[in-house]
Amino acid sequence: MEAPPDNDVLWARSLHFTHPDGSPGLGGISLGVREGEILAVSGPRGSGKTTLLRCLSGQLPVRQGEVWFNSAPVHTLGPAARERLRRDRFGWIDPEPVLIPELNVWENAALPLMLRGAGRRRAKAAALEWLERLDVGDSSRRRPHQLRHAERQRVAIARALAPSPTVLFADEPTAPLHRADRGHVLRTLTAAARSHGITVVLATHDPGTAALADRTVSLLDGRRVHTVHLPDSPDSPDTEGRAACSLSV
Ligand SMILES: Nc1ncnc2c1ncn2[C@@H]1O[C@H](COP(=O)(O)OP(=O)(O)OP(=O)(O)O)[C@@H](O)[C@H]1O
Repeated sequence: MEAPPDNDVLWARSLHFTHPDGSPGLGGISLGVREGEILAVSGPRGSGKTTLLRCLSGQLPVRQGEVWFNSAPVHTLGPAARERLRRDRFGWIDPEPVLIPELNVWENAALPLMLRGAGRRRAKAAALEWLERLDVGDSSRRRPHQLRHAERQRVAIARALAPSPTVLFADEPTAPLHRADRGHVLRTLTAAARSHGITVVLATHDPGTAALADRTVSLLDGRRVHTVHLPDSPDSPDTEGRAACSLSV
């Protein structure tokens, strides 16, 4: 077993995944994510973006291939160790806001920090800071059902950022937001990641969202797709359709 390159915080090799019902998920993906990098994972619906993020973050057990987080082989860890890794080092944003209805907004946003052992006062201060940045600070004492859907997603994003995770996995994080809101929330998220050195793996099928990333890897049918730009041929002036083609490898 060969450890990943030093400057990759996350690294996968020949990652295959089949869903329990036999549906194909990933067909042999290798990639590295550098420390502090914002990496977009793009591709059409059903191309495997969510499955890849779940395998990289230890939510799904990897049975074929390798996933490394720094020098930790995630693919060999048991459920309890993967759970600890997720709690202590990773953040996660779902496409839909999943908040605890019995807790108010700041308690929801502070929860991951408290689960990591932070005191209530410090966790509350961090949560309130992020809720303010995401323009939902005024709602900190409300319950989730009193907020609009888009506001709940902002709370979920604040909750993911408050503990400053080493790696933040964001699965279509702005899907529930109105188009006008998306730019602001995405810029807040990416600026926060850059200023706190948080590595981000961002699944999206929106080219505008991917454009905010440092780099994009594209998926199709559970495999990486590489776009190859072919040079124009001087012998063939009709180059229509030759400018770029995609290879699935
Ligand atoms: N829990 C599951 N059980 C069975 N098959 C699944 C499950 N989750 C996803 N799949 C299948 O795995 C493939 C990849 O799905 P995945 O959700 O990872 O793609 P995606 O690119 O994230 O799509 P979307 O943009 O719609 O979220 C699809 O064929 C999908 O139907």
